Amino acid sequence: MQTVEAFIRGLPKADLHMHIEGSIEPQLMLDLAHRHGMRLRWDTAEALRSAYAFPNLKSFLDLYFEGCKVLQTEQDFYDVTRAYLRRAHADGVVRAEMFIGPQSFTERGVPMESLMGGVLQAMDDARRDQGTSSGLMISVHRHRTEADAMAVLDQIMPWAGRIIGIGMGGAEVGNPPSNFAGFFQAARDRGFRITVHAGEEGPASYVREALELLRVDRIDHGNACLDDLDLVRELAARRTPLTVCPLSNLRLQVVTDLAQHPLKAMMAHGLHVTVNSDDPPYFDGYVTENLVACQSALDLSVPEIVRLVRNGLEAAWVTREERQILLTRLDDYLAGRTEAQA
Ligand SMILES: Nc1ncnc2[nH]cnc12
Ligand SMILES: [Zn+2]
Repeated sequence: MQTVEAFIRGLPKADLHMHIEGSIEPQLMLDLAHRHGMRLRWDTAEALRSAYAFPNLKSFLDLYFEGCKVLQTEQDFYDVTRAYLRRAHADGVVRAEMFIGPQSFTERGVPMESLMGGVLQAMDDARRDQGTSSGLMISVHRHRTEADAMAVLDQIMPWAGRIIGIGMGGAEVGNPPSNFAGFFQAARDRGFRITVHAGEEGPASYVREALELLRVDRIDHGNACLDDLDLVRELAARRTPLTVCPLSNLRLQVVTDLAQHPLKAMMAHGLHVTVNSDDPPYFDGYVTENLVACQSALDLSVPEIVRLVRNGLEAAWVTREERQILLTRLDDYLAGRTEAQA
């Protein structure tokens, strides 16, 4: 008899919301620091991991931005991206959509060429060596200015053909999406899809602004939308995907207990909910661990788990043909399981 965890790990899944700079495993963080002759505040992977206790988003972001300092060269960006894609493949991820926020690096003089070169090479190698499909999203920081974001948009244009979308993260409260209306209009004018972190710590009105003012294609997190039932109906009618990250929400105290997580309520409202990892080592879980933890805390049924995984594949920013291939892989996996049980 297969365990729920093995069943979930084997499901062909998407991870549509993760941050490359948030995926540095502690040992890699130490190795990269050593590569550059830097001394971290922690000497061992265990000591570093034990620092991953956060009262809120701000305290996490402080450590996350500190961790960004070890990423300096093209090789570093290659190594962290390749390591995540290897780990995700072992986790059953067949499609990964990854954010990187260039401002953390370019402000310290890291050339955009190093960042893009390393990340794109790792994506190409993961496709060739393990068949993982991946897409790159450029994320801007909402706690910086709209003019700073505009500069990023100009800097990335040489790689526009390799970028599937533009996002926004960082400290949410006090930095509403409306501050970036001009930026996202410019991104859409240049042909990019857009997705914005909203309703993680911020209110439902931020989700509404993202939807109505920025006209996003997806919402990252979106938890707070449940406070506005008109908005929920609008999101459901438009089938706007929400890339929910349950273990992130738990570790950042957005929810105090996974049993209180709104995931199931979101599904009951007909929202297009997907489950994703966000910053896996910091929150102690890749996509499989997120689904396993939700299954047990929220008593999710097998059809509910399959629905979440199917939602993720459907919400991926791929061609119609590739989406069909991904969904067929899921159907084949499920058919194989049924046969094995018969
Ligand atoms: N959970 C999160 N919220 C906002 N910005 C982020 N950047 C990385 N993870 C994030
Ligand atoms: Zn995120």
